[in-house]
Amino acid sequence: MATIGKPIECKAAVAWGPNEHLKIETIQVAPPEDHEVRIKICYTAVCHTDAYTLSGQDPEGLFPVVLGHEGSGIVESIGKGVTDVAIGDHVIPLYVPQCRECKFCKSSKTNLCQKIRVSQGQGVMPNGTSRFTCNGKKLFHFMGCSTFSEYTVVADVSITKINKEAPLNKVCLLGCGVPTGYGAALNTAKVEKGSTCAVWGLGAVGLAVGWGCKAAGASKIIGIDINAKKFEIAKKFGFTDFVNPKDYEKPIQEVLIELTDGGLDFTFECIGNVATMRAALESCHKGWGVSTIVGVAGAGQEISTRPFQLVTGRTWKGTAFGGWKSRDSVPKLVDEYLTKKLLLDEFVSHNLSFNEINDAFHLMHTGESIRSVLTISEV
Ligand SMILES: NC(=O)C1=CN([C@@H]2O[C@H](COP(=O)(O)OP(=O)(O)OC[C@H]3O[C@@H](n4cnc5c(N)ncnc54)[C@H](OP(=O)(O)O)[C@@H]3O)[C@@H](O)[C@H]2O)C=CC1
Ligand SMILES: N[C@@H](CCC(=O)N[C@@H](CSC=O)C(=O)NCC(=O)O)C(=O)O
Ligand SMILES: [Zn+2]
Ligand SMILES: [Zn+2]
Repeated sequence: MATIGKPIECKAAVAWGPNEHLKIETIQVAPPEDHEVRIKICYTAVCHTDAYTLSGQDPEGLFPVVLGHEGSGIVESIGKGVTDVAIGDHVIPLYVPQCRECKFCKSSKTNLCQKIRVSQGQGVMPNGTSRFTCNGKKLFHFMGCSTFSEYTVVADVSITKINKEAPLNKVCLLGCGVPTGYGAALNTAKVEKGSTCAVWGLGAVGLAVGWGCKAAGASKIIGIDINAKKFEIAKKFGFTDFVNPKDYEKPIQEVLIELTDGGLDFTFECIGNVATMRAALESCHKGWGVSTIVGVAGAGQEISTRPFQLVTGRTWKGTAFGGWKSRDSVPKLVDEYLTKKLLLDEFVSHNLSFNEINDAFHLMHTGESIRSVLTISEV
């Protein structure tokens, strides 16, 4: 291919500073170095975490940056030492890598590979440099993925090959929100058959938690949101009951404890708000209730509760990417989608062009979208 070993000039949506609209720019994407892969991005969705970092609330947020971490594409070229993917493979970039060598990868207790975590947080490739420039200025990478670009470069531990039969405009969602919610229920909380569950925040992540609770055989799945428009949509994902905190004058934990004979077996916070994290913990049943934090809170925010809540048997947990060991699990989740065990189409509320990327952020902030999928390049 004519581009192998050469820089590629292409379009990317650049975040020049916090709270600024993204600007579609012509950028240069350098060829992949050792153990790196250059990908033609075909589709990307927008996750709330992209908006969180753009808002300036992410302690690791760096600018100028190419955001985006829920994408799918095709391998354009590979650097030396890459063995697991080849040119032409259909792939999903992974913001939680899996090197299979570090202490974390070797442990069955976590999915949080640490091999490249430091450089990833610094917005650069594992060797400390960026592959992106715009008008001679270096751009930072984001979450090891940077999918808001026609071409991106990722580490070989941050990518997985998937079944070519899978539609790339749907399986891009397996880069973040859906596996996170689904795995929060199945892997992190380990929801039990017949149990009662409640989920705060009915965006893509919260809806995927609902689907995971249903898959685990929960008997009651309560959706909690201040946007009642989400309730009708949520029925498709297994939710059985709905509560809008705006309809009550007392704390929501009191309402839920009354409604559920003492509290829930499992609760999930999928908003990123420390007040709702506390409410989710305190809505758990005494003696055994487990609350899982999924939402990402802004810089400087801290959670609190009376220690008595834990002394009396409630457990507070958290999850990143739903606990999935990424390279092992994402191809299997693609297969679950192809065999109709896992929903994906139902999460896509809007299909937009790359030029409409700022509209995707607007639709998220106004509560109109679940997931907007942007077409970046034709397959
Ligand atoms: N731990 C992890 O690995 C991951 C974490 N995340 C985090 O998960 C969270 C959810 O992401 P995503 O689903 O994309 O976000 P969305 O913005 O799509 O969904 C959030 C939902 O919560 C609702 N909401 C907002 N405030 C409240 C409130 N006080 N009480 C009840 N509901 C409320 C919103 O309502 P409205 O419609 O009005 O906005 C919206 O429906 C984010 O914090 C994100 O950063 C995401 C992916 C992975
Ligand atoms: N950079 C933030 C933390 C952001 C964060 O918690 N990210 C989640 C994924 S959110 C996806 O949409 C995560 O997996 N974190 C694990 C990790 O290692 O980053 C901060 O500095 O607080
Ligand atoms: Zn995300
Ligand atoms: Zn590792």
